[in-house]
Amino acid sequence: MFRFVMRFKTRVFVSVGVLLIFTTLSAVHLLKQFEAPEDLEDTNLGFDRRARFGPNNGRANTWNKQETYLLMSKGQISDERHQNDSGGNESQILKPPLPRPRRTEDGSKLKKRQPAWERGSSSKKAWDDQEIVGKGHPWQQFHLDISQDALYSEGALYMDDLLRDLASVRIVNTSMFQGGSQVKLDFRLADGNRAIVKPMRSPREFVYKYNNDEPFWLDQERHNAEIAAFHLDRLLGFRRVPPCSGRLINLTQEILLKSKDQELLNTFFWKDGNLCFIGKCAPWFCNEDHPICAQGHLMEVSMCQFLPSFGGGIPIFEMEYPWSQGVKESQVWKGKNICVDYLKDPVWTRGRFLLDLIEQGIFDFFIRNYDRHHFDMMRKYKRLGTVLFLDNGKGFGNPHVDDTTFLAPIYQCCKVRRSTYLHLKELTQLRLSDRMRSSMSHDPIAPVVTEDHLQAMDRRLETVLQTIEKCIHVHGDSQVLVETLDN
Ligand SMILES: Nc1ncnc2c1ncn2[C@@H]1O[C@H](COP(=O)(O)OP(=O)(O)OP(=O)(O)O)[C@@H](O)[C@H]1O
Ligand SMILES: [Mn+2]
Repeated sequence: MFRFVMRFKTRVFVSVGVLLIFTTLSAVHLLKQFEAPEDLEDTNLGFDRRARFGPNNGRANTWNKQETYLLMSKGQISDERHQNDSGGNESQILKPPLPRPRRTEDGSKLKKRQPAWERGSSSKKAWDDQEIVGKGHPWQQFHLDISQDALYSEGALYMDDLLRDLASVRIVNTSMFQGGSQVKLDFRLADGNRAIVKPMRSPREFVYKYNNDEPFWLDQERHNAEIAAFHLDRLLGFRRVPPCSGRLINLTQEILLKSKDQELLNTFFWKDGNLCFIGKCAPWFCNEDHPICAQGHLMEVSMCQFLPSFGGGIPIFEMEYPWSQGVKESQVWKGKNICVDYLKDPVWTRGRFLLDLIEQGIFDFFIRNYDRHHFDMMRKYKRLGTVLFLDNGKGFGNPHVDDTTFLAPIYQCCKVRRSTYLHLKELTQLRLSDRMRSSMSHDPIAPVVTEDHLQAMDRRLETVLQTIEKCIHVHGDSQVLVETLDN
């Protein structure tokens, strides 16, 4: 009897104990949902949650082409980014101010949220192996010259040498560059330098229209756009695009016979006497319908300077760009002035990046870049560094049509750096098209863009200035032309 009572008591204790543990866990779980985030800015700005460099990058095996096209035409996915967005089709900006419980990609809950500039910093060993170990080479001087305010200093003396080296130093190894949706190669040069390489895919004269037949997500990147973007950015005085040079490579000698990347080599084939490859990237770009072909053995490529990681990990972090031209994202800002709220919010007005984003809008209007869904900043400087203009391959597609909606950050915020406005005005004195032509004239693949694109630069400069001046007319010079948004 005594034993029976004891067993009964133990069972009651155990049951009550288990019940208590469950109740506590549920309470903690509920409380956590409303817990304030460590990095408030992070939440409000809609920092990107996708692991862009995750192992899913090559998902060609599971791809069903028709399915992808069907989904895209229905607007369910518009490109790789949208397909991966964890938030479904709503914009991050529209999300309620209360933080949601965060989850990892496999659905389990994250313990502690790191700021965006720390996330993923140690996830890619490959980013660590080109660090500054001297200052003899132009690329090393470039790495040392990177600052919080710009990728390189005004009038950097090593720049011509750096561009020349990118175009001529012997290539010692090549492989696929993982990350992003389109084909990119990773070149190692004999001087220790490293470049991100985009191959030529269509002739300079090809005009991508951006209509129902030529939707923005199917636009293949242009190697020459990366080069022209570097020169334009330098002339506009931003210095936020990494140096890029053109180069003519021998695909057989410099990749087929040199690369150790078997996955890449497996995609090589000959077509009509030209050496071609497919590469590994998003399945709607890397397939038999989109071969990348040399002329015989020769192929034009863009060689863009790799950024240093400054001590390990991916050198940059990215955040969602509020004025993205994505089909769904643009619905948010095309119908309403989203900047009114940003200008009242210290999270947005603190520091430099809202003014940088306004300049990014100007830059993307010039190059007509529909691919700016995110913006990049250097991990080293956290929120204090300049916004970078990386990935300009979809720019310079159509020189005949100007899309003023790229200027939404200007006409919605009606703020622009005074120094930028004055610099743009100065550029009208000596024609921007002439400066661009002359700046790019030494490139090995000059003429880098067609005359129509150069003429578009002059026309678009006028439109940018008119847009700023309209703001000045309404709000007054001192309200519009500012150097900082902090009060
Ligand atoms: N010069 C650089 N140095 C270091 N990393 C870079 C550089 N340029 C780009 N990256 C990184 O590589 C990623 C992929 O490059 P990029 O955006 O040009 O590729 P993409 O295929 O055009 O991408 P997407 O599909 O997003 O348009 C960038 O998001 C950035 O993180
Ligand atoms: Mn791109």
